[in-house]
Amino acid sequence: MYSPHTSASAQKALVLSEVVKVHGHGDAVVTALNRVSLEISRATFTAVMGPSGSGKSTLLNCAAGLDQPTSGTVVVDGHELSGLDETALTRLRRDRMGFVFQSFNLIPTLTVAQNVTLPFEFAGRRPDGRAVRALLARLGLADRAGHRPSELSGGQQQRVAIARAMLARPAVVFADEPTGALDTQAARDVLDILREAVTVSDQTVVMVTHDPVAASYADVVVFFADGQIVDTMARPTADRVAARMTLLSASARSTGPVRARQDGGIR
Ligand SMILES: Nc1ncnc2c1ncn2[C@@H]1O[C@H](COP(=O)(O)OP(=O)(O)OP(=O)(O)O)[C@@H](O)[C@H]1O
Repeated sequence: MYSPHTSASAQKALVLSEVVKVHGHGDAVVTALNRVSLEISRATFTAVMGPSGSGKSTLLNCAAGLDQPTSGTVVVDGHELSGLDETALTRLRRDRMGFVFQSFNLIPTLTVAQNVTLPFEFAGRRPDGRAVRALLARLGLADRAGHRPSELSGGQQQRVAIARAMLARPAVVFADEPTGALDTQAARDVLDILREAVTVSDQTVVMVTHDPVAASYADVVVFFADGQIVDTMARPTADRVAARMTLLSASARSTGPVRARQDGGIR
């Protein structure tokens, strides 16, 4: 069983300390995260932005325990991930974390309601039918519970994925490009739902995005370049985020990703 961390980091939703992640072997090694430290308070919405290949998805995967850092520590909802065995990590992910991806990852043969309750079925738990109906209604899916994913629009499918992520009332929701495959209105609906999870339900959202408008829904934007945090922006607007990204992308094109040497150094 996982047990809570007692230090100050227990007060935070997510704490990364000096996290390094090296991908690959031999000549192909890439340092995707280069000593990243980050603290995210509870009930906040953080957007993670940066040029392609800057390490955003690697950050999300390490933060959510889907991938293991090469070194450094990750504490989620007061639990240090490296101290957990596989069973405890699975339980922590299931009970305290939610995941939303660009590709909705729904099971095509299951109905909306079955997709939403699938994590509960896997865990051998009985979902509360009333809670499922209330959640579907809140996400505008009340009349879609018996439909299959192929009978829904992209925006509706993503809302089903969000319902699946939210049913267990996770402390932290990790979203990787959740609006990447959606049109403008569907994207806004999804962002409103994520915003509401923070404002109304005190959940914490960490979202990777390429879209300055999506980032403007966040409380704070964390900018990545070459596997490092290079800037943060509080109370972002789409215009300010876009301007910052233009500068970052120009400098990323001139430097490229960080490559680790065989001896572990950085060049
Ligand atoms: N499994 C892997 N094996 C080897 N290299 C990897 C692996 N995953 C990621 N990388 C490399 O690590 C770096 C960071 O990748 P990551 O996917 O985290 O970037 P990103 O900022 O999310 O990019 P994008 O915006 O294009 O999705 C890139 O140089 C990428 O090629």
